[in-house]
Amino acid sequence: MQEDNKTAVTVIGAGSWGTALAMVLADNGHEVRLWSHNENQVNEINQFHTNQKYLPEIKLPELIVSYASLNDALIGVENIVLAVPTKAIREVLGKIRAVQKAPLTITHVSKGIEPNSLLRISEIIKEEMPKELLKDVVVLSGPSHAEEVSLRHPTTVTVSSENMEAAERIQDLFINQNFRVYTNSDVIGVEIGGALKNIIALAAGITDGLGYGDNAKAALMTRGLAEIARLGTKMGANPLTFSGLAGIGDLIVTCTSVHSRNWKAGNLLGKGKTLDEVLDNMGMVVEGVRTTKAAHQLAQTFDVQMPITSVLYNVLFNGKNPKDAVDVLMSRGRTHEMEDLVNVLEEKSLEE
Ligand SMILES: NC(=O)C1=CN([C@@H]2O[C@H](COP(=O)(O)OP(=O)(O)OC[C@H]3O[C@@H](n4cnc5c(N)ncnc54)[C@H](OP(=O)(O)O)[C@@H]3O)[C@@H](O)[C@H]2O)C=CC1
Ligand SMILES: O=C(CO)COP(=O)(O)O
Repeated sequence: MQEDNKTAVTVIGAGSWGTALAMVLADNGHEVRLWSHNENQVNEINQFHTNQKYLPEIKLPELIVSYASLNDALIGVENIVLAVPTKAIREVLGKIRAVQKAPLTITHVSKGIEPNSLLRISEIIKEEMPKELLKDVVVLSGPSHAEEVSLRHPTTVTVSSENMEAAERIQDLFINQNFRVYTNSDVIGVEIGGALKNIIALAAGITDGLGYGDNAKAALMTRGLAEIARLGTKMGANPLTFSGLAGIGDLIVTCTSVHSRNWKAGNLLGKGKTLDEVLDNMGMVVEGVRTTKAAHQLAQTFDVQMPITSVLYNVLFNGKNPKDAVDVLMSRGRTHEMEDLVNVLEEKSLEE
């Protein structure tokens, strides 16, 4: 145990986000153990204090020590930050389960939904971790590109948990002058907002790639948020969460930033590349692709209209031409802007 409120925190995954969050924790004086499954990367971080593949040009604080052994990285630690892509979450939790002996607070920062099971990440964590190894689950989300966090540019995020005392502990762990952390008690809304904005960012990249302008992008962002809110509210989220950091905040940053991998992938699709060509050249995770599959399934399960998700699904998985997909959206039958969400809210209040 260390002095005051300083503690040891293990960050699992030394990609761009895990590394940037490790920097925030180190700036706050915590002992940061950054676990990677890549031994060369571990050596690079410990020897040169750099992570050239994911955050080139950034000097890492020396309080960050990288580990190749998960067992060593977890000894005596109560808090871990899970920062791997959604599709790696179960595998990594299996490895943690195999070596861990005491209960952990797991803060996850991944923005995805698992296709087929349709589980959110906090639900996967609860499924994979035995009760005796799991103290609390927290999600940290919001408009936060790793590239800017690593430059210590002002950033705001939100943390959410079923146990608000745990959310507040994680808020205290991360908050500093450059990285402002809010709390929100709506875990479903925070997870759904963070995951589904990647679908809309892919679509926004496509319209930019097609050479359409700001009107098209604003339309996608606004109508995209409407369908995210419709689904999220039906799944049990608080509709207000979608006007917060994990909703509109993250949607804005991902649809408009040069850093967004989802926007970049969409942009290349709009310019005529195939999905395989795009993903082969990205080198980092593009969560929106799998999340589109999951959201398409969720829309059917919850009987919610999600026209943007539906046409994007056809572009990604059924070879639909992106320009034709935009035409499909523009030639839909007339509708009221707010009616669907109002109907969902009315249905919910009748159920209560
Ligand atoms: N980058 C960002 O700005 C932000 C990202 N996020 C979210 O954080 C999550 C992680 O993203 P990000 O860091 O950007 O992704 P990156 O692609 O930058 O890095 C992913 C990291 O996870 C590692 N990894 C992948 N699969 C496994 C596995 N099976 N076992 C162990 N390690 C694995 C990768 O290792 P290797 O190098 O060997 O592939 C790499 O270190 C995503 O859900 C993303 O949406 C959220 C907010 C901001
Ligand atoms: O979630 C992010 C910013 O908040 C990162 O988005 P990308 O994965 O599209 O880069």
